Amino acid sequence: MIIKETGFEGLVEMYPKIIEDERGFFFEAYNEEAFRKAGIQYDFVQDNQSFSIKGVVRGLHMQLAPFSQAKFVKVMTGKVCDVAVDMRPASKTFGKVYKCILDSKINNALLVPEGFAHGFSALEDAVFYYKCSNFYHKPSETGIIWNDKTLNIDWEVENPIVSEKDAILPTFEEFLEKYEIAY
Ligand SMILES: Cc1cn([C@H]2C[C@H](O)[C@@H](COP(=O)(O)OP(=O)(O)O[C@H]3O[C@H](C)C(=O)[C@H](O)[C@H]3O)O2)c(=O)[nH]c1=O
Repeated sequence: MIIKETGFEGLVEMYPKIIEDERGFFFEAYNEEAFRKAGIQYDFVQDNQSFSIKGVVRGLHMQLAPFSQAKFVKVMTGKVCDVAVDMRPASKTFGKVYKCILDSKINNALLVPEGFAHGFSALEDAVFYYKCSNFYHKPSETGIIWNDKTLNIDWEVENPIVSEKDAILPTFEEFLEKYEIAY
């Protein structure tokens, strides 16, 4: 497994060691010991899977403490533009956006720490699969609207398909005001 730092504390891209033979290929999609040796220690308690047709944007979502979730995210099929926004007030990269392409052709993954707002756009029809370090807790769910002017994220899709719930998420500024975060 190759780990690539991103410049955001705790946010790392991961590239598994893929073993190919005449049948196809094999790789360890998750290994707690390998993660621990890499300094990544989460007790993942819930795995989620979603399917998105090309052009969908899901997010930006996060759960507030004490239900905040670290996520280990990847695609099983297809390709997405994955986005993580650092919403940790004490972080030197607070309010900064990190984007990376997750592609089932190379099986890369992203470890998103607690305190990040997370979303993705489906660049192709895609099955998205991720491990969470805390259970789903709807009352603590929040997020930021996908087309927020301050974050100004290029999702790399035209006229995205967005859920009714996501279409009314707060802006970045409204989020700061709602949760009394100085910026
Ligand atoms: C997240 C979640 C949702 N649900 C139910 C709630 C709704 O009835 C349905 C769809 O939920 P939602 O529209 O929030 O699903 P996504 O838009 O894919 O949300 C996820 O997508 C972005 C990219 C994330 O990073 C979050 O982990 C997660 O919020 O599944 C559950 O039953 N359990 C869960 O853990």
